[in-house]
Amino acid sequence: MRSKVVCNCRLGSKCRTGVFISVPLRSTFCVGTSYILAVKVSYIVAVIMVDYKVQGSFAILEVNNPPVNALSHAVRSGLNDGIEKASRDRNVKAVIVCGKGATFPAGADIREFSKPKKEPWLPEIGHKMEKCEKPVIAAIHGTCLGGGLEIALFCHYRIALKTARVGFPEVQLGLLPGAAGTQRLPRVAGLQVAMDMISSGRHVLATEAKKYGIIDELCLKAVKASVDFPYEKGLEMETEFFKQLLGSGQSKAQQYAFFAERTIARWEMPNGNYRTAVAKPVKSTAVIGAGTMGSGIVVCLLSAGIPVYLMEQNEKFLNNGLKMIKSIMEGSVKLGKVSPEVGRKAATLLKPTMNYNDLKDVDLIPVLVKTCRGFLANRMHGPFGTEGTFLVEEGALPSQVDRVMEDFGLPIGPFKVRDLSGVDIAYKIKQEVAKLLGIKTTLQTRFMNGERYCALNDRLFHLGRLGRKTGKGYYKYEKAGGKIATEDSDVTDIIEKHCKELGIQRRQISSQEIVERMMYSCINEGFKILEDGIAVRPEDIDVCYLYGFSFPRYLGGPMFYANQIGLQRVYERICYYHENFPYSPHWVPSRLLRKLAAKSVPMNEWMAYATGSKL
Ligand SMILES: CCCCCCC[C@H](O)CC(=O)SCCNC(=O)CCNC(=O)[C@H](O)C(C)(C)COP(=O)([O-])OP(=O)([O-])OC[C@H]1O[C@@H](n2cnc3c(N)ncnc32)[C@H](O)[C@@H]1OP(=O)([O-])[O-]
Ligand SMILES: NC(=O)c1ccc[n+]([C@@H]2O[C@H](COP(=O)([O-])OP(=O)(O)OC[C@H]3O[C@@H](n4cnc5c(N)ncnc54)[C@H](O)[C@@H]3O)[C@@H](O)[C@H]2O)c1
Repeated sequence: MRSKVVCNCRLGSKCRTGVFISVPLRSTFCVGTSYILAVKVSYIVAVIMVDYKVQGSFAILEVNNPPVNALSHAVRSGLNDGIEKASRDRNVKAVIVCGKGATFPAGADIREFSKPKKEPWLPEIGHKMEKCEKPVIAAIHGTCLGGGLEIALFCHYRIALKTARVGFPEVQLGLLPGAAGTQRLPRVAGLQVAMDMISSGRHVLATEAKKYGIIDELCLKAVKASVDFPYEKGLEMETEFFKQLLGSGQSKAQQYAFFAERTIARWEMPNGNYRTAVAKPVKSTAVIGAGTMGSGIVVCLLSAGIPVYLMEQNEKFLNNGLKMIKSIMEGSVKLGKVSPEVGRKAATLLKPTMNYNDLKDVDLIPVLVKTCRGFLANRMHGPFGTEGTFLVEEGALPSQVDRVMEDFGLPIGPFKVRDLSGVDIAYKIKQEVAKLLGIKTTLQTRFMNGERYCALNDRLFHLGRLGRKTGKGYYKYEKAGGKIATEDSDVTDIIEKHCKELGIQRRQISSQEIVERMMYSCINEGFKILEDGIAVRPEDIDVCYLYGFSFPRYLGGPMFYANQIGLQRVYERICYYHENFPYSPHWVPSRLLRKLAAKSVPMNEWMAYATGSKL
């Protein structure tokens, strides 16, 4: 099954070895150059990702698995074979372990965590290195992380470039170091440093690491004593904990989040993608609309030294916008975000106008005028906020909803957020919608345009309870502008009065109902967003949530969370709430979700169903 292939070795088309091997994992390579990575065994090709070289009396084990030299099975096999070979070779007096290209190994290959485990294991290789009678030296550059640092800790010596970074980022993947890191780092760097590095996952500069003794170019750090247990027992426990964590949903979500962040960088649009896109120079711009968004974008452009025409419909709005821009710019200078010089220059770069002719030659025009329903995060968060208010109208208290959602993992509950952003903002958005529909709402309004409406927020607004800024909103605060939220019995009275006036029978609401109604309503909207082609992949939505709303990383994001719960279950509950709340259009089940739930489609194939290519 050997096909004619193009060689990918360093020599490219000049390669004359004439022997090509198809390497399933890493494209194609020729036999016969220093780059040779493949050895043919029948149809199966073993990939060698550690180059073994002897220079003088040194054996060099150079890991060659770009881009980050992750410790895949092939790398582990290469290190294992390399250390055995170097031990046997009488000409070799010392062994150097290093990484080719940008970095020393940056850790285990995370993609292999979901596959069947294959020997040799990292600790086994590490122990071989440690037991090697010849000195084994880790030569570190780039990012020496996770399993990479564990390998370095097994070496007898560690030397590093000043720019190198070391760390145990496993915690960000819901794991702990699993190849003796928890046992060896405390012995080398002390308990406190080890605890800090393992629990924070932070990358430490080599110069700092040297102080801790992690990088040690002088002597063998053979610390035999252990803190609580003998080394072997400690290692056994570490392996057990690592395996437990690896199988946990939390770690799966964090691994998913790691790859989702990288997947979204590979964007595709109908007219191009991340590879084909070429940045065009932007020398002049115009922003239409000097409201909240427009002013913010003007400030970004001015801070980058780009001239901007600011276009508004009348002088009053134009002046308001100019005032806002001036104030944001001054604030940025004060906070040191932009230099005073950039701040001064900004005034000369900004050209207010009400004449469209001025815009005819500019390179870029962001239009920020009419209110839209939100693109992605705001659109999905709409049902989330609405359900929160409905739950309170039906029997929950704002503090109960907040507590349940904070226990779920959100950094701050939805009503605390509303107090933070301002009760008046939520009120004004509703009023704008009502105005567009030609409807006047009152405190008794229960339906707007055939949809359920809750006037509870309006009540708080009319009572001047605008949130933190007035010292009271859904909570009370120590002062206007205060930050410490405490429950307020007045709010309970307002809610009860509201329900009484409207004849609403309040009931006990369970935590499960709160989580389901808040999360499933926004997940349903998420599937509609995929269906509409607003987001290209579920990862786009999840990363928006991780960064935009500090959604807990250990749940991956709302779409991954739905996948973990099971789409069939999520779909059934959405149908249930749709039946019970027929006047809330956000419960109309997404067609895409229905299709996916019926077929149990894996997450990486969802979009094929959204685009119809799998139907
Ligand atoms: C008996 C039990 C034994 C258990 C042994 C356990 C061992 C150990 O304790 C566990 C670990 O090491 S856990 C691991 C601990 N280590 C970590 O968590 C380190 C994670 N990595 C990082 O933090 C960053 O990648 C760097 C800072 C290394 C480089 O940043 P940068 O220069 O901005 O580059 P970039 O854009 O970020 O990545 C480039 C490409 O490489 C890909 N890729 C990267 N790492 C990968 C990996 N480990 N794997 C696979 N792939 C990995 C990445 O997806 C991307 O691919 P794409 O297809 O092009 O999208
Ligand atoms: N504010 C947010 O947090 C946010 C977030 C995401 C998206 N958006 C979207 O950004 C857009 C702008 O939002 P905003 O909050 O800045 O609104 P805004 O109401 O604060 O500002 C809009 C401005 O556009 C001006 N305008 C209207 N028609 C115009 C015209 N024909 N020519 C010139 N100017 C005109 C108005 O006078 C007003 O000053 C909307 O589509 C909104 O949905 C806003």
